[in-house]
Formats: sequence, structure tokens, C-alpha cells
Amino acid sequence: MFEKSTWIRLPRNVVVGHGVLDQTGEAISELHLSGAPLVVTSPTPREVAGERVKAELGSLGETPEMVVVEQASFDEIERVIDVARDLEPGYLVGVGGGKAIDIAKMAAADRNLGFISVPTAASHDGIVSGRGSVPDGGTRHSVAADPPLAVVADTEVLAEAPWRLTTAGCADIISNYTAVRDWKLANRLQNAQYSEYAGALSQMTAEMLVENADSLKRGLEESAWVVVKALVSSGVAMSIADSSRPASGAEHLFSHQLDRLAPGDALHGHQVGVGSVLTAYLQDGERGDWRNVRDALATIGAPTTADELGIDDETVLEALTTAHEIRDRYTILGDGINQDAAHEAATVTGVL
Ligand SMILES: NC(=O)C1=CN([C@@H]2O[C@H](COP(=O)(O)OP(=O)(O)OC[C@H]3O[C@@H](n4cnc5c(N)ncnc54)[C@H](OP(=O)(O)O)[C@@H]3O)[C@@H](O)[C@H]2O)C=CC1
Ligand SMILES: O=C(CO)COP(=O)(O)O
Ligand SMILES: [Zn+2]
Repeated sequence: MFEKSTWIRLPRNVVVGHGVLDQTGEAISELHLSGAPLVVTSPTPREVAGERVKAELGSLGETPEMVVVEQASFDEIERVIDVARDLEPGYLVGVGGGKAIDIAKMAAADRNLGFISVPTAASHDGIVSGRGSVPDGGTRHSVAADPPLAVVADTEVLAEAPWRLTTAGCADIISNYTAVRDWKLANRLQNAQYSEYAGALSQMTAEMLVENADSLKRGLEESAWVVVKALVSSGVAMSIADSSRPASGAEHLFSHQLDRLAPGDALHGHQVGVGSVLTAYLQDGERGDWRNVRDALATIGAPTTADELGIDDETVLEALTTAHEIRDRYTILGDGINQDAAHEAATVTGVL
């Protein structure tokens, strides 16, 4: 359907490379922001990069402040909003994994301030997106926010992060296959708005990553480069769509439900990867391409089973049978699948 107007919000500066943390000040000074920065980080990223970024930002002439968050929750977002209200910073800088970046992004949107994204792990595709994803009791909101004005992704830092964080990022990208199929399904059955460009970009990003899967190796900085570029591309697809739809279908609903049922047991990207194997089976049947999804995950060393996620069988089945309840987003799960169907999908695919 023809729309009267479309707004696509994208970052202005995306700086990726070895040692680019030292260019954070330069990337920001080009944006003509005023006021002091507030760095939002979490414990490990603070040690890995947060203090360094804070020192670098000091070179811009205003004294930076820092707030450390512990978990992805609306309470933590409120706390950062309160700190920002008190300190009146000029802009927010999120330094960390998906948790710190989402919280900084959403707090900046609330305070109507600019936001800069400094990922310390190539673990998720929210690095560039204009969405925040935070659990709220029994549901999970995908909240509209502004995308970062600039992204500074230092491949030296990303390559030194534990390899499992990078394989989580790969799995978050591989899940785009099933997300795009669910999006097309919702378009056909529910008239959900679909963007050909965003869908094609998201799918192509997953294909390129899978084609390069053999060359992704632990400790290789080039691998961190390949993965972070794919994460940027996937985030741009979400910005074009103004929705997380290009990168989030039933496999994400499954993962969000696991976050509720087994909080902290596995990484977001690893959960959506296993969810993608199950979703591919549900979308396309036994002879479909769920094996390709599983093999792509296995090649990069991401989990493909409940055991590898460290989550018990009952929890996996409960997450699969209740995932459709987590938000109003039409997927292959429809109004829900029953216990027998969930068991069949999980055993045929070897997830259980
Ligand atoms: N907005 C969007 O579009 C998207 C949002 N997301 C969201 O992102 C989150 C998942 O992101 P993820 O990064 O997996 O989660 P976290 O931010 O929780 O990071 C995972 C773990 O990695 C640690 N860590 C981060 N960087 C380093 C490093 N360089 N070295 C060692 N450890 C490190 C963190 O430490 P610590 O515990 O100290 O923080 C944490 O323990 C979820 O909340 C998900 O919903 C995911 C995709 C898209
Ligand atoms: O994780 C995401 C894309 O990879 C987005 O998740 P949401 O759909 O919860 O915003
Ligand atoms: Zn995701």
C-alpha cells in the first residue's frame, strides 16, 4: 500500500576498525552536539572499554559522567533517566553489549537526547537499530527509539571479547531467515506492513554471513569485522522497516519466553539460533531447510540443542508452546502450538 510519508532514521557516522575507540571524540565532534556526555555501561564493558571511552570523551572539553547498569529492565531504564534528569547531559553514550546499549538508547529517547553506540561485543544486532527490546513482567516490548547518531565499533575490543559473544551475534543474524519468512507470512495473512527493501537486506545479510561461516575463527580480528558489519546491516534493515520485524519472528518470541522462564542461562543470540531451527521446521516441514539453519549455527560453533543452551527440555517445550503470548506479533506460531506439536518439532530437529 502507498504511504504518504516514510521516515528512515539512520546513524550519521558508523566507524568500524582496529583501535577506533580512540576516534570516539572525533566521531562525536562531527555531530555538533553540545553539553557533557553521560556514559551508560555495565560492569565488564566498563572495565574493557567504558573508562577508556570516558577518558577519550574528556578531550571534547566537557566532563563526562558514568552510570553502570546491571540488568535489562524498565527499572534500570528509569534509574538512568533519573540520573540524566539530575545531571542534564548533552547526550548519552552506551558502552557494552545489548543490555547497556538498549538502556542508553531508550533513556536517551525519553530525555530527547542524542545517543552514541559503542559495542564491546558483536553479540546482537541492536548496535545500530532504532529499537529497544526490554522484558516487562510477562511480556516483551519492542520499543521505538531513535537509532544512534554514531556507532564506534572497535574490532580489537570485539575480537578480544569471549568468542561465544561473537557466535551469539552470528546466530542473531542467521535468525533473520526465519524472521523474514514470518514477516512475509504476517503480510499475507494479516496484512502486516512489509518492506521489500528491509526484507531483502535482512535476508541477504544472513546469506552473506552463512557464505563466510567457514572463515569465522576465534581470535581473528577479521572475523569480528565480518560479524559487526552484518550486525550493522541487520540493524539498518530494522531502521528501514521502522520495526524489528526483519530480524525478529517466532524464534525471537521463543527466546524472549526463555528469558522469562530461565533468566540468564543463555545468551540472546544463542537462544534465537535454536529458536530459528525450530521455527524453520514449523515453517517448512521436515524436508525444509531447518537443517541448513542448524548446520550454519554448528559451523560457527553456536548451540543447536537445549543441552548446549544449558536449558532443560521442559522449559524449552514450555517456551515453545507459550511464545505466541509474549506480544501481539503474528508468526508461524499463530495462536499457539500444542505440547505434542512442540515435542515433535524439538525431537525431529534434535533440539531435544
Ligand atoms: N534493540 C535491538 O534491536 C536488539 C536488542 N537486543 C537485546 O540485547 C540483549 C542481548 O545482548 P547481549 O550482548 O547478548 O547481552 P548483554 O549486554 O547482557 O551482554 C552479555 C554478556 O557479555 C558481557 N560482555 C559484554 N562485552 C564484553 C566483553 N568485551 N568482554 C567480556 N564480556 C563482555 C556482559 O557483561 P555484563 O554482565 O557486565 O554486562 C554480559 O555478561 C538482550 O536484552 C536483547 O533483547 C538484541 C538484539 C537486537
Ligand atoms: O533482537 C532483536 C533483533 O535481533 C529485536 O528484538 P525485538 O523484536 O524484541 O525488538
Ligand atoms: Zn535478536
